[in-house]
Amino acid sequence: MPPRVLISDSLSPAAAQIFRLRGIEVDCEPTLGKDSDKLAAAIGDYDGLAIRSATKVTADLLQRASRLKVVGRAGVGVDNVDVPAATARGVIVMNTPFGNSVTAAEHAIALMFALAREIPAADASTQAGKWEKNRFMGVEITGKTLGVVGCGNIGSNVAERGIGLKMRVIAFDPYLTEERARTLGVEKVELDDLLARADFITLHTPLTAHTKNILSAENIAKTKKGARIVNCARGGLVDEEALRKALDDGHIAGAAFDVFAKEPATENPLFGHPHVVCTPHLGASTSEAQEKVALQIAEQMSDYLTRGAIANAVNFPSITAEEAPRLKPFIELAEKLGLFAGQVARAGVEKLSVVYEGAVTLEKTRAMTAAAISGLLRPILEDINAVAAPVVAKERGVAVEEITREAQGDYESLITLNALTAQGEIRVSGTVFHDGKPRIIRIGDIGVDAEFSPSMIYLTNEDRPGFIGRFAGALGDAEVNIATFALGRDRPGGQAVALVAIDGDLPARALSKIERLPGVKQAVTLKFS
Ligand SMILES: NC(=O)C1=CN([C@@H]2O[C@H](COP(=O)(O)OP(=O)(O)OC[C@H]3O[C@@H](n4cnc5c(N)ncnc54)[C@H](O)[C@@H]3O)[C@@H](O)[C@H]2O)C=CC1
Ligand SMILES: O=C(O)C(=O)COP(=O)(O)O
Repeated sequence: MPPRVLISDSLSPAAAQIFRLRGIEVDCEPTLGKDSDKLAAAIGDYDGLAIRSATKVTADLLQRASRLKVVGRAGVGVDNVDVPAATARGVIVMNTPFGNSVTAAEHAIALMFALAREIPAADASTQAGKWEKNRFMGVEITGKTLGVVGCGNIGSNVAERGIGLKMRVIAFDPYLTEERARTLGVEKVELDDLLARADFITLHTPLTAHTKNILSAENIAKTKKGARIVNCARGGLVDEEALRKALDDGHIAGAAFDVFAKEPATENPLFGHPHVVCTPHLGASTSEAQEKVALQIAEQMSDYLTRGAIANAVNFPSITAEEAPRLKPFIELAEKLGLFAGQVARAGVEKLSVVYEGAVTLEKTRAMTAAAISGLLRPILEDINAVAAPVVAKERGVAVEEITREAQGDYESLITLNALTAQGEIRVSGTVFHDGKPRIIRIGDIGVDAEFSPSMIYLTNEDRPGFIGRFAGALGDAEVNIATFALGRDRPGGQAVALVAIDGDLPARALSKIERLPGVKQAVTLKFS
């Protein structure tokens, strides 16, 4: 069955075209995102959901999304998506971080000019037939100080344009390096300095716990008298009530807002002030940007749904389409080693170390570790996948460490899992041969060589003559056919292990018979499907 994607916001038709070209079924319901009940009723049929800012992807919606694998945001901000809830359900959340940066920056500049020359009010007055030439007295932008709060993709585009307009640009962004600031030609400053010096303040940070109300009443009070504020980033960055007060007092000369604490904004404390300019979240609304973000998100979602490639995910490391086929057998290996450890463990795993040796260290080890954790937890949490696994492990108190080192043995690449439980340690190593098939090559200190089969028996026993005959006899009595048999031991007459692939399931009574065979220490049935 081909994957199915729902587009629940108004995206360029380019997105649906790409999905269809890539063999994905797509339904376009551009207004569905605004109706949470209808969306919840429909979401269960889809593997992918493509959205903009109108669709709210809540924990409740995700609970109804039994097939959902990916949410694709055609744009930047994912604050309308409950990312932790998506992660916990194993759903990838991806965005298009650059597609609308220039367009959003141009809107910020447009709003700055609209404020400086009161263009919206002058337009309304002129078209009302008033010709109020003496009412409108603007300010020049040239030579003024532009304070950019958040100098990322959009902020730096705004900074470059500000410099082009012959403004002095200062920026507050704790993550902006001095070198990047120099390259951009901006002066990196602290927030208080920016507030005190800027004639125009423009906000370009995401909305986070740190940036919420970054322009609080207290910080608005620190601004230079007569400053003008542009918010084209996110509502919630500014205390709107406090700003209204500062506008009413005349301390702030003007404010231009594209985004609001509550959207759609049909009412807002800023509305109605003569020096306020508002647009309805139009920052990304140009045909160029919409075409770009729609194409990008459809490509990214298709790559994930059809090839397992991950780009621009906010909750998983990226895996390029070129890396995906190379990584796939190692992800499978890591997951199966995890499944082995999870099924053999007789008590909860407290700590998991994943050791990578050799060529595999050059690949995305975080993705493989996530797969190993999902395998480890699958015997107790059936639905888990690699996206959710690291968070779930953390919640369950399983400490995870990742170690990479040079190849130390005969294998070009080796992955070893050490799972520590109250009952001892399970150590298992595996590799992928040139046939692309993952296999187990060591359990504890004992070498074996076994491919993974859907149904297996793992035995540890004393290495004694006649044991294998008795074991095979027990399987024969239960009419269980042996497909492959891999043996290993530490020394003659010492400890032995066997990994036996069987056709079908081992009946419980046959397992208990095997457990009672002389010399058997542990017998476990394993599933690797
Ligand atoms: N109005 C609209 O339609 C649009 C709005 N946006 C919004 O614009 C904002 C910026 O987007 P991008 O530039 O693409 O994001 P970005 O991630 O490239 O840049 C954000 C910058 O904010 C900085 N930052 C983070 N925490 C900070 C803090 N506490 N103080 C100061 N700086 C901080 C980061 O270091 C980063 O440089 C986002 O909120 C995004 O959702 C984006 C596109 C269109
Ligand atoms: O990309 C963003 O962060 C935006 O805010 C754009 O929002 P929109 O896609 O126009 O609803």
